[in-house]
Amino acid sequence: MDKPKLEQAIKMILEAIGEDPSREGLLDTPARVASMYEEVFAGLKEEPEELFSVVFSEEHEELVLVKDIPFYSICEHHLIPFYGHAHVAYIPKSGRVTGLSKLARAVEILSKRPQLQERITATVADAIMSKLDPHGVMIMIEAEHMCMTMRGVKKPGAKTITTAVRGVFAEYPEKRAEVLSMIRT
Ligand SMILES: Nc1nc2c(ncn2[C@@H]2O[C@H](COP(=O)(O)OP(=O)(O)OP(=O)(O)O)[C@@H](O)[C@H]2O)c(=O)[nH]1
Ligand SMILES: [Zn+2]
Repeated sequence: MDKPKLEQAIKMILEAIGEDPSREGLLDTPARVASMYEEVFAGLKEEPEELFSVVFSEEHEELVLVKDIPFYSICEHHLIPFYGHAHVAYIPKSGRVTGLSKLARAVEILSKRPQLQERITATVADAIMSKLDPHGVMIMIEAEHMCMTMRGVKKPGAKTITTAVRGVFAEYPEKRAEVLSMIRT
């Protein structure tokens, strides 16, 4: 990431809003915000597919669900946070089981980019489908968007829920219902 350019841009934003970037409290702000952007956009230099290149040869062909994965992302329209929980379910094929942390890491990588909630949801599903070739994948993300709470339409508490279903989850409603009931318990 181009840190000097980030610092310059943040200084310009401060000037543009009528602030004085040379006053004591703001002196280190451009460098601080640049470091923060490096952190919250770190997922731009990683690809979720790479997480799934190692598999366990476990013979498990039943549902695996990692639920309530907390995430923070940045809305690409307003560059302010949206955040909540992701639930990642898949049914592996025999011998193609992934480490549980990789499911949470996929959410993490995709969150740390300027994003849309729908895109995180679909991209996690597609990465798992393409690399693990499971029987199916179901992703659900529940989030609150600060662009809908602290500004604009101002609806604090409104939750956005997105889903992506692939394979058997797209085919069989009872498979989706099973995951939903496990997420809600
Ligand atoms: N589909 C989708 N929309 C989002 C997401 N995050 C923010 N938005 C919406 O993106 C839209 C941007 O709309 P614009 O009309 O260009 O921007 P705006 O004038 O600031 O809109 P308001 O928020 O309605 O004031 C808004 O409706 C936001 O609620 C997201 O993850 N997915
Ligand atoms: Zn927004």
